[in-house]
Amino acid sequence: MTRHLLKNPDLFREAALIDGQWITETPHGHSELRNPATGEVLARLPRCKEEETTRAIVAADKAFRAWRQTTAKHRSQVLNRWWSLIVENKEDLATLITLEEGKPLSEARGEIDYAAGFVQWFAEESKRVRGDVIPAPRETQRIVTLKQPIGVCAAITPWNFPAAMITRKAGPALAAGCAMVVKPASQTPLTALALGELALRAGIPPGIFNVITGGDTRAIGGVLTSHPLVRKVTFTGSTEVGRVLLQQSASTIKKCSMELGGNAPCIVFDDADIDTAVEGILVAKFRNTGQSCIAANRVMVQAGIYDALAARLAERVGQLKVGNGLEPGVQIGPMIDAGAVSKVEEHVDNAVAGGARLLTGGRRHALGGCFYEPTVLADVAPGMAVAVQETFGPVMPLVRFERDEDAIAMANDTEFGLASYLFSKDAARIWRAAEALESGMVGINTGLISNELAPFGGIKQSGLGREGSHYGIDEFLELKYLCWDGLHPSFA
Ligand SMILES: NC(=O)C1=CN([C@@H]2O[C@H](COP(=O)(O)OP(=O)(O)OC[C@H]3O[C@@H](n4cnc5c(N)ncnc54)[C@H](OP(=O)(O)O)[C@@H]3O)[C@@H](O)[C@H]2O)C=CC1
Ligand SMILES: O=C(O)[C@H](O)CS(=O)(=O)O
Repeated sequence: MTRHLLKNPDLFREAALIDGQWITETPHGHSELRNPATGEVLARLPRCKEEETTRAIVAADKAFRAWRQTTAKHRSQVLNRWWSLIVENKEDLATLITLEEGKPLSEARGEIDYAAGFVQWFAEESKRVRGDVIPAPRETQRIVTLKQPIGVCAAITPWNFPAAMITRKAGPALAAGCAMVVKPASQTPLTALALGELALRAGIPPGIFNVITGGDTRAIGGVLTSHPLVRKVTFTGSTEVGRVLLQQSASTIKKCSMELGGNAPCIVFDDADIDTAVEGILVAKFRNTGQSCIAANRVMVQAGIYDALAARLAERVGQLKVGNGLEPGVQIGPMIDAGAVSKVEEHVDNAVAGGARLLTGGRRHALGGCFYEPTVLADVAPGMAVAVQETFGPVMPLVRFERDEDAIAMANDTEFGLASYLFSKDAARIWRAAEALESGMVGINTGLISNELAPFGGIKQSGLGREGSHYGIDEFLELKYLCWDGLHPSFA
C-alpha cells in the first residue's frame, strides 16, 4: 500500500539501517506502524533492542575513525549531494511524513524544505570550523587551538517533525566529522529510513548514519546513553524524557543537547497591527495541528483589543479545513494518537468547567479517530491546565491582561522557556518585552521562527544548547589546546 504511493519505491524501507545494511529481521519480532488519519497499517518494522543498538554504535565508531580523516571540503561535497537528493525526492518524503505523522501535505513539503536547509547549511559550515593561534606567555611557546569531531553521536528524535529533527542533528554532526546513531520516534520511522537510503546514495559511508527502529525504547535509550563509545547525546522531545536521558548520560559524562518541551506565550499589545497579529497567531498555534514545542500555548491579549481580536480569531479558526493530510486544501490533520486527543479534551473540559468561554470547536471532530476540532477558548485563567501545561494540540486559550508588566509576569511564570511571541508596533515596547521574556527565542510580529540560519533552543527546563545557525556545529566538536614549547623566536 505505502510503497505504491511513492515515485521512488526504494525510499520505503521496512528495516533498520546498521552499518550500511538494511536489517529486516531481528530476534525481537516486528512492530506495526499505523496511519493516524485512517488507522491503516503502513509498515511492519523490525524491533531493535540492546544487541542491535550496540552493533550500530560499534559500526559508527569504526566508520567515524575514517570519516574524521576526510577533508571538510569532501564532507561538504557529500552533504551537498545528500541535500540535492532530499530536494529531488521532496514529494516522496513529504508523502511519507503525511502518512506516518498526519500533517497536511503542504506542511510536509515545507518540512522537507526546512530539513534540507539544515543539510545544505552545515555542508557549508563544515568548511568554517576554525581554531586559533593565541599569543603565548613565553617567547619559546606557541598556543594553538583545534576543533575536532566529538565522535559517535546518539540522536533520539520526536514524531512531530520526523525529517527536520533528524537533519537538524545529523547535518552538523556529519559536517563536523562525526558518526550518528538515530533512534526516531516509533510513530515516524519511515521518514528517517528514507533519509538513510538517500544518505547511502549520496556517498555517506556505511556506519556514518544509522537508524535504529523502535520497539524497546528504554532498552535502546539505555544503551545509547551509557555505551562508552557514544560521546554525544542529542535529544528532541519532552522535558520529562530529556530529564531521564540526562540522568542516564551522567554515568559516562556524555556531552548533551536537549530540545525539550515548551509553553510559549503569545502577547498581543493594544497597539498591534490586528491583521498581522491574526495571521501570526494562527501560524504559531496551528502549525502541525498545534503539535510543536514552540506552538503558542497561551495567547495573552491586552484588554483594549481583547473582544475584537477574539472575534476575529474565532471566525478564522472556525473556517480551518480538517481532514486527511493527503487531501488538497486540508489545513488541520489528525493528532498523532488517541492519547494526544485525550490530553486536549481534558484541557478543554477543565477550562470550560473553570469558567472559560468556548468561541469555536471544543470537541472531537465528526471524522472521529484522532481528529479534533480547532478550538478557541476565551476568558482563560492563567492557572488553568490549558495555560500551565503544554497542550500540544489545536487549542487556542485567550488570556486577558491590563498592563504590559502583567503580561510579562504571566508569560514568565512557567518552568519552560523555549519560544515567546509578541505583536506591537512600538519599538521601545517591543525591546522592553523581548529583553524581559524568559525564553531562548522570541518571534516579533511573526508566528514562524523556524529556519536553519538561527540558533534554535530554550532556557530553563526547555533545554540545553542550540541547533541550527553557525552555533549549531559546536555541539558536535571538542576544543583542544596545544601548548607548544621549545620554539626559539630568533634566528640568532
Ligand atoms: N523542544 C523541542 O524541540 C521539542 C519538544 N517536544 C516535546 O515532546 C513532547 C511530545 O513529543 P514526543 O515525541 O511524544 O516526546 P517524547 O519525549 O515522548 O519522545 C521523544 C523521543 O524520545 C523517545 N523516548 C521516550 N522515552 C524514552 C526513554 N525512556 N529512553 C529513550 N528514548 C525515549 C521516544 O521514543 P518512542 O517514540 O519509541 O516513545 C521518541 O523517539 C511534547 O512535550 C513536546 O513539547 C517535541 C518535539 C520537539
Ligand atoms: O520549528 C520547529 O523546529 C519545530 O517546532 C520542531 S519541534 O522543536 O517542535 O520539534
